[in-house]
Amino acid sequence: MFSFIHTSLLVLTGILLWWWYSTHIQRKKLPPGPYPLPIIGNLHLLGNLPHRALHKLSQKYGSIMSIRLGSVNAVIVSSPDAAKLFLGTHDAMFASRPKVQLSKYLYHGNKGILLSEYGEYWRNIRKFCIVELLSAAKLYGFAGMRKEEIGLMVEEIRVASMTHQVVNLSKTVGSLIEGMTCRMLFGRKNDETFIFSRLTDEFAELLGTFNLADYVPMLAPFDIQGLTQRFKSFGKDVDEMLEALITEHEEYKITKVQNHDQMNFIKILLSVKNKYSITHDNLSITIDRSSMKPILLDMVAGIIHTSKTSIEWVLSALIKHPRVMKKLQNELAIVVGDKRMVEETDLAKLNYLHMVVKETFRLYPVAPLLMPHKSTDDIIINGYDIPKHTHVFVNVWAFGHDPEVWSENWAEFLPERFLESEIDFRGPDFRLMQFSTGRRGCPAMSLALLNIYLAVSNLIHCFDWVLQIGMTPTDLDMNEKYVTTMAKVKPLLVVPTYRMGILSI
Ligand code: HEM
Repeated sequence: MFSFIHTSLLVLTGILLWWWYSTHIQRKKLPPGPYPLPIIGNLHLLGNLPHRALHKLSQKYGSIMSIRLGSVNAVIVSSPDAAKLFLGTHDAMFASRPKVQLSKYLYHGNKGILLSEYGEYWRNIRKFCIVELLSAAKLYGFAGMRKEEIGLMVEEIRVASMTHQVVNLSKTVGSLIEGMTCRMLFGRKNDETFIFSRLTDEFAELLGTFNLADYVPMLAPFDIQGLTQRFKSFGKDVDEMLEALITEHEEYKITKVQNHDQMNFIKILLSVKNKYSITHDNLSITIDRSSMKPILLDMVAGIIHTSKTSIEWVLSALIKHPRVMKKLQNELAIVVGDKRMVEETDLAKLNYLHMVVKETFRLYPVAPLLMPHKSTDDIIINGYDIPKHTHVFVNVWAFGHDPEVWSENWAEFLPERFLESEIDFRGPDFRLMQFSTGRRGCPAMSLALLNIYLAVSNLIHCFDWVLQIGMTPTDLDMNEKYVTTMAKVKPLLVVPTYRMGILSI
């Protein structure tokens, strides 16, 4: 009995000492922020929609705010000026990523880009992907495939429109992105014999689950959320799928069976396997089996939910604002005419479409807190101490909802605010940071925008859309949930009318 009380007192004293140390000594010169509790810090303040909760806190504590997530020091950046300091002026200092448990089981010990720490390996593998997989020339090679998949989607909706069916546009757009991804990455169709869709849903769920063990490491051995077990079993399933696909491609080379698209990422990766290519002969790594799989997985993680969710938000915003929809349809009629679908070569001329997408990203950013960055050394910013290994979250959702950044009409959906404006996704200012910027900025922005422009423009050009009977545009629910990305709570259910005379498919 004595020893139980003794042990409990010791543990309690330890916790109180740690708490006192972390709140009084460590926080001395940190940016202002809410008072942390023992063990959990400020985790209890995040709620289900952390971007909103953090925005509210930042209105009290400022645009550079300190919070404690379990045992981790974190800084929340909530204004474009502050973002410029962290991801512009001091970008190199904040170019690393926090270590997370998921990466250990899924990424062959951190061999991808997305979750890798800053260093030579990450730099080289990122450069490799930009040159070999994501360059304009490589992406152009998939134009035919994109056209085919968009055509199939339009035809499917046209058939549904003949009987005035309600279309679940969220699902349709999800299938389009998954279909295009499968063909670009693996050279195969995403049919029912393939487990890709099931795995991507699970992947999104695992990426989006808040893993307590990442922030309170003492809990890791107990696996109280059952996540370690799930990471292991999911890692095994993904590995088996990718292994089979790569082997299939190796055998295809031998048998010359024509059952794959002409070009795909696996083929490209196999063509440079175990050798340096001319474009990156200073590369200090060699692409092998254990790096191919994390690269492919990064592409899946990057594409699937971000692109699908972005398209869903743009279409919802258009349906909610018939004036904007009409104006966009007029632009498409002038640029494209009424006899054919929108082609990739039309996209550069569709200025209003670009403005609509920017305005949607401002109000509904799919990655409202970007991805966490981690500092690699101690640094002083704006007079505040930012200790080594601090996690940095940039709340771009807060930028988009700030009257000081967008004036008093910030709540209005008004694409015209970008007319004659220099504001763009990668600067020169930091107001629209959907794809982030600097060393860790999204390496596939061009591909992402291409897919979004192509899908949205064709869906708006080929169809008129109304909500289900009894609903007006003002009834459309625009509430969000935060999973891996900021997604709509309710799927977009709409009735299409084929705009006769437009298509010749
Ligand atoms: C609407 C679509 C997309 C959005 C909004 C988006 C946004 C982002 C953001 C916010 C980051 C983190 C930046 C940071 O840490 O500062 C990121 C990183 C990344 N994205 Fe994207 N992305 C999109 C599409 C894609 C696509 C299509 C791919 C791949 C084909 C992709 C691949 C990646 C990769 C590999 C990284 C990690 C970069 C690194 O850590 O060095 N993303 N993206």
